[in-house]
Amino acid sequence: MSRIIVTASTRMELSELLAATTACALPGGGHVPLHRAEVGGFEILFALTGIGKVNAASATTLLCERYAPDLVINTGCGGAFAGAGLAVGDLAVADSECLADEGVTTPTGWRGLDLIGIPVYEGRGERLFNRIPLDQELARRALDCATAGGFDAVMGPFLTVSTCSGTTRQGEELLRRFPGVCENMEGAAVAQVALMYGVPCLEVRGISNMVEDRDLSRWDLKRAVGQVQRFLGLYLEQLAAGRPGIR
Ligand SMILES: O=C(O)c1cccc(C(=O)CC[C@H]2O[C@@H](n3cnc4c(=O)[nH]cnc43)[C@H](O)[C@@H]2O)c1
Repeated sequence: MSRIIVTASTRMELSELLAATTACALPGGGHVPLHRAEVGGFEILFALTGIGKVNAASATTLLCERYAPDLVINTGCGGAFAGAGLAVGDLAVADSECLADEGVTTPTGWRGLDLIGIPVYEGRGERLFNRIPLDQELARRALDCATAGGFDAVMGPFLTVSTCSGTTRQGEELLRRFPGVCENMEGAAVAQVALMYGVPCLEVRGISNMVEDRDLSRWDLKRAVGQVQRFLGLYLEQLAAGRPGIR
């Protein structure tokens, strides 16, 4: 049976999926709370990682070591950059991830890890500094599934940060460093660990807010996590049904 691991940082980002798949708590995940469900011929493990890159990397490592997944899906909410064509409640599909604040501050501005010259990953003929590649075909098919399912969705590069950008100016600064459609706090860590273990990785997030001057009255976390979980429910069903175009 193929095994898929779905990771999210908070409980509300998984709760609808747990209910929809009648998932049961699974012991054995150590510090990572786990639930297990079967959808068609797939075993789905839902993992609550906690917020940020350290929690995400540690959970993904534990999961890859103990459960040898065939696919890792990272989900949750995220902020959309201006000009990405995204609004609150839309879906964003990552075509790459990026460690967007790991680098060097210099007198002439911020520079990435390539300035230091030490890659975060070296293997399979690649030396990666900030940008972490993702499975393009998986991303494209997820986007097609979302569009066909009536979701407003955009595919593009995601930026992972340690500090949530709470100003328009910080959003602009990040876009000067790297192209991006969606900001989050875990994606690059999950993608990097999945790459280390040779496991394909897909990241889909619901947009909870724009990257702008912080105004929580303009955020809609509930709508974002609802939309992305409804999408993933559809995606997993179609995957299990072996619909052409998914995998
Ligand atoms: O600023 C606040 O008071 C605040 C209140 C509730 C939630 C937050 C978050 O930053 C959530 C972080 C969580 O969600 C992802 N996320 C959502 N939007 C963003 C964003 O614009 N930039 C970075 N991360 C975001 C993130 O992956 C975390 O898991 C703040």
